[in-house]
Amino acid sequence: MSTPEEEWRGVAAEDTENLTQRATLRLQKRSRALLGRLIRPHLGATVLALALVVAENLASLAGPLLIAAAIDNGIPSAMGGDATTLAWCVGGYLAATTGSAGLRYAFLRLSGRIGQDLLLDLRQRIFRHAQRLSLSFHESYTSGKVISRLTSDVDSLDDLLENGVDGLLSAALSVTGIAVLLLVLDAPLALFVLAGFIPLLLAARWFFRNSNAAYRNTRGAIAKIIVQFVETMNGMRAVQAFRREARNESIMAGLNDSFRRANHRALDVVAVFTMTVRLVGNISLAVVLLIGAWRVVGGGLELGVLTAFLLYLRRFYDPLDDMAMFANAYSAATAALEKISGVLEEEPDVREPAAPVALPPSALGRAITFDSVEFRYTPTGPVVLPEFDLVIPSGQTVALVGPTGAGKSTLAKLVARFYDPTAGAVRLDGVALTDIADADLRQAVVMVTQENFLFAGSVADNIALGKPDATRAEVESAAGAVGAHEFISRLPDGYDTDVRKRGGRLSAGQRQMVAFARAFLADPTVLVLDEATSSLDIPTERAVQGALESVLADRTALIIAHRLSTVLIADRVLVIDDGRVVEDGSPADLIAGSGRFAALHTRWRDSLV
Ligand SMILES: Nc1ncnc2c1ncn2[C@@H]1O[C@H](COP(=O)(O)OP(=O)(O)OP(=O)(O)O)[C@@H](O)[C@H]1O
Repeated sequence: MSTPEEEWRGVAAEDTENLTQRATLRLQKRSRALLGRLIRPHLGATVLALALVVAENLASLAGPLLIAAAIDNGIPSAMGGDATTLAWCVGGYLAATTGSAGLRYAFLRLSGRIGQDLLLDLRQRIFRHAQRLSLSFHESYTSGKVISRLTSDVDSLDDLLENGVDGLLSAALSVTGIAVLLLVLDAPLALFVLAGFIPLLLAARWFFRNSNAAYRNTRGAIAKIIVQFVETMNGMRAVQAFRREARNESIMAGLNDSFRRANHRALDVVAVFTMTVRLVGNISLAVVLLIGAWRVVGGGLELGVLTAFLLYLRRFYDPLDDMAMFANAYSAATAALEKISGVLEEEPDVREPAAPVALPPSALGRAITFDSVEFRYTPTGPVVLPEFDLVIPSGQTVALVGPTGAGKSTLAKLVARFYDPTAGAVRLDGVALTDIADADLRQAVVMVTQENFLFAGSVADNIALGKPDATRAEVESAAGAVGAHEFISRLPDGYDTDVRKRGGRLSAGQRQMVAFARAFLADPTVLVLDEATSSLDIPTERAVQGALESVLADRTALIIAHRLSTVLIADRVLVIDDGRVVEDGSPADLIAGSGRFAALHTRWRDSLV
């Protein structure tokens, strides 16, 4: 049986509403640990910021005391002709308020810097980690969720650091300081004020409970909006082609409405708390004024002390509003940290070996071996390859054919190590892919798919992706080798055309040519082509095929193609069905036989007539 530690690892708890107490504690511990790791490099600066905020609060607390001294001692002596005390009080007041403003400035600058450095670190950690995580994670987690971790969740932490922490510190310090001063100034009056804390503590308890739940809901609701938005934008072609706009709009309206309602509930909680704080504050003020005035009239209290008392009292309740702000920001940030730390806790399924094994030198491609490979995409999903054994000698070009869903792309992805087999091993020249360093593997195996993603930048940059230090001459010669030079030269800025700008947009076929040039320049020993020629028109495919034969000549290649003209250039054809090899031979031998490939070939030839 799995322990809660394993059960709630990574992002597993993200969509669970009612967590057990043990799981909640584990997630809180994980969030705190992340916060600790983020703060550690700024420990010295954080202590300095704390010292600044303490000094600022002390300086500003001195103000009313000095006013009290001015009223009770300074003014009477000035009336007697000696203005020294009054001058000291006024000078001291000016110094305290200016000092407090200066200290506030220093604190805000320092805390702002710490906060921004910390957020920068966090954003980079999330991005770096998300790039490291395996395809299997991204397939189930979706880019929308990663974006919401990187944007709205980091923003809520930003909010906490910018407003919340400052508010809490100042509030806690001034409330404690003022409570002490009130007790020193006049203990009986102070006790009346402190009695007001009982309803306040009850209100605070109610507030924390309710705002925590409310903010968890708002984080969940905003994440759903971002996920829906990103999915719609990514699938814009399908959205417009299938007229899904109205349906999407109503889904989005529902999500927006949930977000509005969640925020509304959170704000309601804040409103009730703020009102309670104000009410208690104003009632206390009225009570102190009444009792204080009565005692001043009776001669039991000096007017200056009562004035200071009332001034402190105003400041006593105002920071409690800030506490509400802190609690808001804190609840939102806790929910966000829980999610971010979950993503950071995920481990890549496909890991770089701790002690990599070097590949032997190769001249003519590399041998690929599937050694009793079993594979399923998810631990509970169906077995896609039950037990797959295959040896491809180095230098051989192998074509994989078979019905849709047979497992051809899966085999290709295993050779490129996008996934690891569930059992058995895939080897390159006898070395298990799991033992090869990432850099060596990426150099040895290059996969070209029909996706052909182009990064922002020029056409030349996109080709040079295969070999970042390539010269322009090398880029052009790679393009020439796959027959792409001509169309690239006709682009508005030739090789410097920006592929994301108008006029630089390439057609699907042109993108495939760029991808071929990229692979050619990378010069791998093993080339995997998964439907890589599917977007080319027939004449272009013919031209590419001519180039392909020379490109494939001195390397091992795995080709998946639906067009038989491409398959026929292979040395060997494997017919795959349901995760198994059902026919294996040279194209000529298979065509001469009476199997599936022969039937496929006959149908194809007939269609050409
Ligand atoms: N990312 C994935 N997650 C889960 N299952 C997957 C994934 N990709 C493929 N499959 C499943 O694995 C099986 C084999 O798929 P694969 O893509 O290898 O087939 P194929 O032979 O390449 O098909 P086609 O000719 O249509 O591209 C299918 O049943 C498919 O549903």
